Amino acid sequence: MTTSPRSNWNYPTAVRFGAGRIAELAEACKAVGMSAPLIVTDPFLAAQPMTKAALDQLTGAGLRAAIFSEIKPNPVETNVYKGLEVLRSGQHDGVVAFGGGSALDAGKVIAFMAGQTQPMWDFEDIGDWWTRADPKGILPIVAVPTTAGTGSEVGRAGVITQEATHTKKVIFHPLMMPKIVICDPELTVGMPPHITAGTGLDALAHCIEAYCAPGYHPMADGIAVEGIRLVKQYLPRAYKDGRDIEARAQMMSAAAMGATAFQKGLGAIHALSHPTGALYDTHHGLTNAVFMPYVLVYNRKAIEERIERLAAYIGLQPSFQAFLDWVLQLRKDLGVPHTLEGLKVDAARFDEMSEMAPNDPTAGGNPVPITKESSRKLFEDALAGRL
Ligand SMILES: NC(=O)c1ccc[n+]([C@@H]2O[C@H](COP(=O)([O-])OP(=O)(O)OC[C@H]3O[C@@H](n4cnc5c(N)ncnc54)[C@H](O)[C@@H]3O)[C@@H](O)[C@H]2O)c1
Ligand SMILES: [Fe+2]
Repeated sequence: MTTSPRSNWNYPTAVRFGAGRIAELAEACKAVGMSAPLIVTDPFLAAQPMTKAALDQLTGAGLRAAIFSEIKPNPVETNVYKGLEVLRSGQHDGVVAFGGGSALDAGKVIAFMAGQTQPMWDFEDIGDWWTRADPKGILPIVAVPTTAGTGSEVGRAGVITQEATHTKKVIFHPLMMPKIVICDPELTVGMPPHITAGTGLDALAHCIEAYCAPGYHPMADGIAVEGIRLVKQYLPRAYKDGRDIEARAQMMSAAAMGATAFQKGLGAIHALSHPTGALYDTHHGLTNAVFMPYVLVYNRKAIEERIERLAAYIGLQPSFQAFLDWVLQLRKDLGVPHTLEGLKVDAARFDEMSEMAPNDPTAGGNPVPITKESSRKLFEDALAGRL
């Protein structure tokens, strides 16, 4: 019999890791000074017993807690502004961001915006605009992931779609980092296989892109390669048997590791995926998974040597081709479509998407620069299945 690992982490924030640790939620909220937390989640999760149990735990501990659940997948600005209204009118003094990346991101941005007087878009992650935020206006956040992919629980940003431009924008502030994270793998066992696959492959995309991003950050590189090894060993297990708590736990680690590593940078997988998700509302991780091999091939010259070392570390032949073959096989085993057609994306909006991709904030991390022309070629390859 295998056991689920359990430990305390303090990098990059305090992570309480292990099965059953959701029992510490009320104490965690009190520890960061909350007396009236607002649980921010999505409508599906709001109806699940685990969310009701979390609310009961908070109110049972004497906290004046409530739930706000009007968050859609790929959250939009109106979700954030509605949540802010609820937060302010209920006089909440902290946020429990509870769910997948969508609820975590929206919850974090709501807590961040609580005391700001400027519009949210003033804090987009471009240059140092975030320094204009009032740090005293940021409420404490406790993050509780229920998927294992985005790693938003250990990140300082929230991805929100601007409805007017159909663009995914990154809202950033160092103090948007949750003060305490509860990583309880038992909360992820209900994910159906396709969400397990999509979110797990998002974690893989974060690790691969961080590892391949140019720049010196050996700590991020080390975290990324071990994250990739965990995905290789445990994602197929979590996909096959959602109740395999050890595999679920290891995937939660891989997710947090991916987001820790991508402080080094992301790349074209995300730069192509963001416009696709913003225009077609496709699942973020699944979309990344579709683009992954096409971008690896596009970057091949710049990353070949690094990928050989990575391949050896994760137990493959030390060659780019062996790594690419593994990615292709893993996608296939997890039911990921090989082309954009499988995401119901056609060429109709390629002009717009090719304009947007090189301007995405993640594009700069790609080891080979991407342009409007090369983005278009990548979109066309991903539609035709041309590697
Ligand atoms: N902040 C970051 O650094 C960062 C990084 C990557 C992605 N993102 C963003 O995160 C979002 C994607 O997040 P996600 O992939 O976690 O998906 P998600 O939060 O959109 O959730 C996907 C679906 O899974 C359901 N779900 C969540 N937990 C479940 C559980 N335990 N059991 C059953 N169903 C469950 C949700 O209700 C939803 O229907 C995107 O908006 C993406 O842009 C943010
Ligand atoms: Fe991602």
